[in-house]
Amino acid sequence: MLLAIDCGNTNTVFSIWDGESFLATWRTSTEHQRTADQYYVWLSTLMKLRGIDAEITDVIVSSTVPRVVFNLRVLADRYFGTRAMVVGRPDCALPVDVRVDAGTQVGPDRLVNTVAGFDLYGGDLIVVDFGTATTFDVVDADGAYVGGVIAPGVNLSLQALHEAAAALPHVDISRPQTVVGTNTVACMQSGIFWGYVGLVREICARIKAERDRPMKIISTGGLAPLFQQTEALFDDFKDDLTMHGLTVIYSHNKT
Ligand SMILES: Nc1ncnc2c1ncn2[C@@H]1O[C@H](COP(=O)(O)OP(=O)(O)O)[C@@H](O)[C@H]1O
Ligand SMILES: CC(C)(COP(=O)(O)O)[C@@H](O)C(=O)NCCC(=O)O
Ligand SMILES: [K+]
Repeated sequence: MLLAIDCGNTNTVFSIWDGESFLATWRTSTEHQRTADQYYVWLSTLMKLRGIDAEITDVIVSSTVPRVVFNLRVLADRYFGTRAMVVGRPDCALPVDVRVDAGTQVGPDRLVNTVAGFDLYGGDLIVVDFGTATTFDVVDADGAYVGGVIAPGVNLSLQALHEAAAALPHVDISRPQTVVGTNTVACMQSGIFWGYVGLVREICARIKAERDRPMKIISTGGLAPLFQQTEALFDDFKDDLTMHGLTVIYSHNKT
């Protein structure tokens, strides 16, 4: 059984895959101080609670935070007796090309999203991932990652307003009823929500114009549904896109 770990700058997601479907998925905050022993106590407790007594034989990791990889490798070694595959390392092959400037270290999450998008939808895609940062990954007709866009994340933008301006409170994102806010919170939500709708529309339109061909737009990440439900910005939304990509890369390296 495979343990797939997707470590973002905010959250780390663990999923158990039996070769056909995910048996369970758990989320914890990303903290580079967490040791292998701490991960194991947490994980084995949750597995017991869910009645999963599957033996984990393989581990694959994608991490946008280089420092956590060490402890995740120790977790795989010590508790599952296996060497973790780590996306982005030379010994973890990708089923697609990466065509970017020499020396660029593309975020492994973006490579995984590219692989997942190509596997599920074919080529000529824009994958939009609403994480700590909002990333746009451009997938060529043959599935290659050919670059993209990095914008500040939705919550990061709200947090930045709060931290930089004494009179602006901490606010959660939601879709405001009107564009013109009549109180501080509504004004902030409007700026971020409608600003983001415009950002996504403009960037996708410009990518399509630059590449001069039809492209599907696929979204993932916790906040994608908020924009999809009301504004129909995307052709499809896939909650577990990154996890799916990890299973594809795992299978590619196993055979
Ligand atoms: N369903 C959700 N509703 C609201 N906020 C969410 C949801 N899922 C994630 N978030 C928030 O979105 C931001 C990005 O989260 P996540 O996608 O886990 O980021 P990363 O992959 O970079 O760790 C965080 O601020 C997180 O708290
Ligand atoms: C852009 C990112 C910070 C997004 O990370 P996330 O929001 O998923 O935590 C990450 O993919 C990254 O660190 N990328 C490296 C630079 C690049 O992809 O070009
Ligand atoms: K991510």
